[in-house]
Amino acid sequence: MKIADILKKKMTFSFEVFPPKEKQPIEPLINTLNQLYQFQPDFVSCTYGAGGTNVGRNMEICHEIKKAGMAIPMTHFTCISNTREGIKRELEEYISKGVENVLALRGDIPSGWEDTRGDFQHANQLIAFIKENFPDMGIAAAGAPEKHIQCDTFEEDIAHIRMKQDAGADFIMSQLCYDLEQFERWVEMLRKAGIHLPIVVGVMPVLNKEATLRMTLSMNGCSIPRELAEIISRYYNNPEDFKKAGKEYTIKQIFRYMNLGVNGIHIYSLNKYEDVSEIVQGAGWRKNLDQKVILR
Ligand SMILES: NC(=O)C1=CN([C@@H]2O[C@H](COP(=O)(O)OP(=O)(O)OC[C@H]3O[C@@H](n4cnc5c(N)ncnc54)[C@H](O)[C@@H]3O)[C@@H](O)[C@H]2O)C=CC1
Ligand SMILES: Nc1nc(=O)c2c([nH]1)NC[C@@H]1CN(c3ccc(C(=O)N[C@@H](CCC(=O)O)C(=O)O)cc3)CN21
Repeated sequence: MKIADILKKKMTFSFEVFPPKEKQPIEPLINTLNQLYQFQPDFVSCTYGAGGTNVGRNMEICHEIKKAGMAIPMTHFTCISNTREGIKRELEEYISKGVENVLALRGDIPSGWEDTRGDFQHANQLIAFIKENFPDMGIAAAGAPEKHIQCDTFEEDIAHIRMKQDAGADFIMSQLCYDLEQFERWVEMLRKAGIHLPIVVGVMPVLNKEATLRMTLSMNGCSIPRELAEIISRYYNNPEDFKKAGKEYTIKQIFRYMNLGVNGIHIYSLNKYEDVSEIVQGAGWRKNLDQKVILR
């Protein structure tokens, strides 16, 4: 089933995981997934991990999600190092394993590289290619509410999102954004640019100072509103209290996004169960169904 078909009916609720590093066992992630299924996510996406590492295990994880039968899997797929032939082959394999939804990205260019070193340089080209060769696949496209860090103006970046819509994307998966006023302005700009696609917002739980700073300031040029800045300063040297305040902040952010009427909430689970579970229940999104691990 295409995720876009669910979005036509309701606000979706989903998780994102990343594959374990090479040589690390897969079991802890499978265990986390089994726990997360209790919250009945509409879909679970699997990224390659920040920086495009551990690509190989992505298919394995998506297949596991499919086999568990508790949520629709969505794979992340980038242009990095990928040729047309390779993309075709891989997507055929995903489809044969029952993975029918893809977040089509350019992806992060590894440091020192000039370009993607693949046949496509931009996500809209990848989207058009998927649409042409796999018309039944559901396609999500990324969008950055604070604009992509490599783009100088909102006008230009939004024009590129429009190209992704025109190429056949069915919905937008947003980059994390802690600044909700900016998010609202961005949605307004998208609609003015004729972009009508549903928008699922990416929410990165604030659990760890280093990871928060890396994803915002170091990687993506995402701003830190005062409320979050205060948590960072106040608990700079106290990871435990940082996590406690960060969880409360994340719950508030989910409420705020729900009140904005976004089409879906997509939580980067960071492969953690307990903290994410507290956040999901704190946000009232789902009750813990009080089942011990139910699956398989
Ligand atoms: N959940 C997730 O994994 C999400 C990840 N992201 C991340 O966001 C980043 C950007 O998204 P992508 O789809 O990978 O990139 P993209 O291809 O849309 O954009 C990358 C850069 O190229 C520019 N650009 C796009 N199309 C262009 C074109 N046709 N001609 C010239 N310039 C063009 C954009 O303005 C931007 O500066 C990635 O690093 C991705 O990993 C973003 C949202 C969600
Ligand atoms: N530029 C960019 N690249 C991405 O790959 C990406 C985004 N943005 N934004 C949306 C999601 C969020 N992603 C994330 C977010 C956080 C971690 C993270 O905190 N990872 C931990 C553990 C890494 C590990 O164990 O491998 C970390 O400490 O970095 C990873 C991927 C991947 N996605």
